[in-house]
Amino acid sequence: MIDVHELTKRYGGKRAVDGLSFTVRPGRVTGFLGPNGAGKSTTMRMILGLDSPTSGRALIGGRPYGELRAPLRTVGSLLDAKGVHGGRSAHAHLAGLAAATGIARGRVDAVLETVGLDPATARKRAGGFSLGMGQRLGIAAALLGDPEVLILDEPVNGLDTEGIRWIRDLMRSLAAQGRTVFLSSHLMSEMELTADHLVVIGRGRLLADMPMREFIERHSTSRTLVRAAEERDAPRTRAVLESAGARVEPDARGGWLVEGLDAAAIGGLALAHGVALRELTPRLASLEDVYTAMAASSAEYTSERAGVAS
Ligand SMILES: Nc1ncnc2c1ncn2[C@@H]1O[C@H](COP(=O)(O)OP(=O)(O)OP(=O)(O)O)[C@@H](O)[C@H]1O
Repeated sequence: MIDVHELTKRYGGKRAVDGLSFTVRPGRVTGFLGPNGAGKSTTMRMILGLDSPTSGRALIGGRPYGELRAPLRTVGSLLDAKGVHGGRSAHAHLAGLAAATGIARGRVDAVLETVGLDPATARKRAGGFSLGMGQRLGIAAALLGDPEVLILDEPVNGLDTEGIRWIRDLMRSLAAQGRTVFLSSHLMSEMELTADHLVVIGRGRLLADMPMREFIERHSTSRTLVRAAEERDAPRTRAVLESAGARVEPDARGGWLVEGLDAAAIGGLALAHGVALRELTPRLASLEDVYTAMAASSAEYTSERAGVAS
């Protein structure tokens, strides 16, 4: 379990993290989302004792990182996959880490197998690794101490579809073993498939801390796809719905996208006006839609976008 309480980090006059409080619980994958510069990496660094908070605290299993008796056996992390010494082999890197931290040498082969680095590859210089292999090695290092807690900053960054699917399955299986899994990502569609729970921040502040499904339901404008059974009834369907106060737009694939009335109300109106319907499908926004809308309302995100455009 990770506990972040009123965590604040100031750089000069700027608050990179601003009074942030949330809990990351075991047994599920918690996604950490926020636009660029929102403070995700700074928060993770403070949880891992790599940066000290200006105020507030971050605890892992009830203790600050610096007070953990066996840090690598309690928490594994991946912050920068390029942090591996390029001249050493993956095997030597992990063996060195195990020796330095009192972890049994047998764990090296176990984690190499978990991350799918075969023995021949593991003996090659890590400097020649592809991004995906480097990422696997970083995750192997995080898993070396068989930790209860995993903290991964952008683990799928730059990976191909197969690599992304592999990380997703691994994260879900680690959570299913009862571990605490906390990962940040910019790939919203990926997070939607991987995370059970979301912590969303913007400009260092908490925007949401809730189950993935609830986040999407709560923040999506509910729309319903409506198709009349007979094409000639389409204009009348629109008129009936608009006169009941709904906003109606044509859907790209035919029919009407209706906002402001739920499916039951739309069905009732159609029945009352003698319009037979062929389709009445509630449409949930994807996490990507919801997140983009939230991110757009963050001033920092907006100004960055403006900067790119100018
Ligand atoms: N060492 C530092 N000195 C000064 N400012 C910093 C430092 N580290 C981070 N910041 C600033 O703090 C803010 C939060 O940065 P952080 O890297 O935590 O965001 P992030 O959400 O991880 O974004 P990204 O996904 O782009 O890495 C940014 O405005 C950044 O410029």
